[in-house]
Amino acid sequence: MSIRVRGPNGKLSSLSYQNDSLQITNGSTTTVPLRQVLGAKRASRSFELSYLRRNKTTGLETLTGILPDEVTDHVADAWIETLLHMAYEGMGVSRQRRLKVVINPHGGTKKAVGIFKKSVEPIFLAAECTLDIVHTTRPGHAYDIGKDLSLTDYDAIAILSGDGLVHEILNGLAHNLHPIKALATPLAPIPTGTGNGLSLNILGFDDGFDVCVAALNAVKGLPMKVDLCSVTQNGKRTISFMSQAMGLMADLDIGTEHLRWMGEARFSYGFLRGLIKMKPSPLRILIKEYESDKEKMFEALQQRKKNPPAATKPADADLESTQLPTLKYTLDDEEGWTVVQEPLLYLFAGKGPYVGRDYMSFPVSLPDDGLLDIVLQTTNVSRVELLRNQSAAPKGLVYWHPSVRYVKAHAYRVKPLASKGALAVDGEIFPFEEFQVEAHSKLGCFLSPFGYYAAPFERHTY
Ligand SMILES: Nc1ncnc2c1ncn2[C@@H]1O[C@H](COP(=O)(O)OP(=O)(O)OP(=O)(O)O)[C@@H](O)[C@H]1O
Repeated sequence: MSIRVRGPNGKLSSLSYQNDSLQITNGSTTTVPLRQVLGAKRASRSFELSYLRRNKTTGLETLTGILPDEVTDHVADAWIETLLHMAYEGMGVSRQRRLKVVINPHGGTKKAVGIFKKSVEPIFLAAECTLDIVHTTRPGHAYDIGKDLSLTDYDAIAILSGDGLVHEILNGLAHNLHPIKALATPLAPIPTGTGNGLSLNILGFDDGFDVCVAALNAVKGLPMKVDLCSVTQNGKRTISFMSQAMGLMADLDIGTEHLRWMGEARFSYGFLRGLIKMKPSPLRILIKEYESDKEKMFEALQQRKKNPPAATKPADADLESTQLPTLKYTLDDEEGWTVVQEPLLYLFAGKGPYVGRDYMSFPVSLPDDGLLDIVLQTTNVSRVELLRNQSAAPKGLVYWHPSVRYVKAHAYRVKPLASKGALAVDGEIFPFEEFQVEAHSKLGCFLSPFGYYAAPFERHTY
């Protein structure tokens, strides 16, 4: 079905929808996937359509005009309603999401406030979202926002920051009165930090740093249940959504804080600097292993991409619980755990393929297999090989290198055997002391355009 609209220049545009796209014809034809349609409305004889433009640049596009006499109010309203139904409910998304918007003015290059005003807010408003906007004023503010969040008031939380603020909000939600229900609130990262690994995992390499695509995901993404991990150390429990690093990998984050101005390059610099030392990390590591066959893990990834499961809701009883899931493993439990014997350059564990654009660390990570992925870089590798592997790191191909042991695990435990060293959890500094990590199946939720992590990964032979 089509309608016509007379633009401000007097020219008529014809608008029609077919299957999963909208066609706009005025001389040439523009095809807009329905997923990119944000809103359409009529006020008296004025008409307005808004959608996300995705050609050379990405951004909000608005088409305004007057309805010609042949298009009655009734016809226009019916056309608009069908279009919006196809562009929202037809895609499993409800209209006018109620978004809690958390902006870190201090993250990355400190441009989040301007980016929100210029690029993100107009997209939210075009989609008629209800916005509750908070600017974080101090470290820990986002934790408090998560802790005190009223769970019935929002459909999702849009986070303009880097991974650090996501970590804070998740830990706040974990201390909400109803933690399981709170952590089931879908999060939508909008990348304005230095480390934006989560955004890359959700939107993919090409779109991972595009704030407009991220804003569209906040409006149109579908809830994707994800596993979260508990890191326990000295009786304190922290939620980790992305990574735990020790050895050379921890030096990347921790030793380079003063180099924030370098942006993502700071991590490559940290890697090279660590490489010069190339010292094994003195660690005792125990793993509650599930799988370590690289071929099998690769195959499981292919299967999962073919069949993304529908999002499930936690059981009602869990939603009302005032506790996080009980930890399954205690520190003295050693039965069925594998002890890592080889000396290691680093241990890197977590969820989600990318930690940054330069490094797809966990290429076979699945959002919801209830397992965390562990990379153990053995010392059975030369500096030259490690450097060469760096160039394969953005595509995750290091996975296939024989010096890399890769394990999927329910849990793992690390005891440092030296007093000096570094531990980073989701990029934040932690004490270099014994800790244990276990994965909790589907405890968290991110909005996603795909229903799986957007990270293409292939076989490779070394
Ligand atoms: N107003 C503020 N002033 C100072 N720090 C803040 C403010 N708001 C939030 N923070 C802190 O900024 C830290 C970094 O946040 P974020 O992840 O957004 O940025 P980032 O540049 O990617 O940092 P990182 O690389 O450490 O992840 C968070 O740990 C948070 O506690």
